[in-house]
Amino acid sequence: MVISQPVKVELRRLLLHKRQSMNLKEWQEKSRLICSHLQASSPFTQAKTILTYFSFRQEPDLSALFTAKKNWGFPRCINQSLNWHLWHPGNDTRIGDYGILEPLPCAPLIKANEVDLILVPAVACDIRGYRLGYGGGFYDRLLSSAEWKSKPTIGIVFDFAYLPQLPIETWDIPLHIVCTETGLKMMQ
Ligand SMILES: Nc1nc2c(c(=O)[nH]1)N(C=O)[C@@H](CNc1ccc(C(=O)N[C@@H](CCC(=O)O)C(=O)O)cc1)CN2
Ligand SMILES: Nc1ncnc2c1ncn2[C@@H]1O[C@H](COP(=O)(O)OP(=O)(O)OP(=O)(O)O)[C@@H](O)[C@H]1O
Repeated sequence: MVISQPVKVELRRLLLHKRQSMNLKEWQEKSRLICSHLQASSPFTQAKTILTYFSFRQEPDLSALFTAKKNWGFPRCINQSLNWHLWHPGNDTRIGDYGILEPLPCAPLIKANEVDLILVPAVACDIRGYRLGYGGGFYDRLLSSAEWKSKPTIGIVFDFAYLPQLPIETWDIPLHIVCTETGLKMMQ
C-alpha cells in the first residue's frame, strides 16, 4: 500500500504525458470510436440516467453522446465528494475545481436511486477493471458507499492506457466494463 504510491505517481505522470501528446485528429477519431462502441452497447441503450464527465486533459471526449435522449448527470466536487447535476446540451456550464467544466450549482441534483450507468473517467484501467485516477479518491469514495456500490460502471480510456496490471490499494473497487477505441471489455 505504501510502496505503490510512488509507482502510481510515476505511472500517472507517464500516461498523462502520453495522452496529452496525442494530436487533435487522433484524439477526435479515437473519441468518436469510443462513443460509437458505447452507443451500440446494451448498458447504454437500456439506461435512462447516465453519469458522465466533461473531458479534461485530453480524456476521451464523450460529448457526441450528450445529444442522445438520456438524463445526463455531471459532477461537481464538493469537499471530498461528488454531487451530480442534470445537464443537457445548451444549458450553462462554469469552470469548477481543477479547471473542469461543471453544471451550475442550481441545476437539479440527481439521486443515486435514479442512476442506471456511470461512465468513469480514468488515467488508466487494467484488465481486472481496476482504475488509476488523478489521485483525489473521488470515484473510490463514491463507489464504496452503499447506495452506489451496485451501479454498473464503464471505465473510459484510450487503448494505450488499458494495462495488464495496475498497483491496487485496499479501497480500490474494480469497474464492471472498460471501453476503449477498440471496443468494450467485460470484466470477469
Ligand atoms: N473530466 C473529469 N471530471 C472529473 C474527474 C475526472 O477524473 N475527470 N474527477 C475524478 O475524480 C473529479 C475531479 N478529480 C480530480 C482530482 C485531482 C485533480 C488534480 O489535478 N490533481 C493534482 C494533484 C493533486 C494532489 O496530488 O494532491 C494533479 O493531478 O496535478 C484533478 C481532478 C470530478 N470531475
Ligand atoms: N473509500 C474511501 N474512503 C475514504 N478515503 C478514500 C477512499 N478511497 C480512496 N480514499 C482516499 O483517496 C485518496 C486517493 O486515492 P487514489 O490514489 O486511489 O485515487 P484515484 O482513484 O487515483 O483518484 P480519483 O478517483 O479522484 O480519480 C487515497 O489517499 C485515500 O486516502
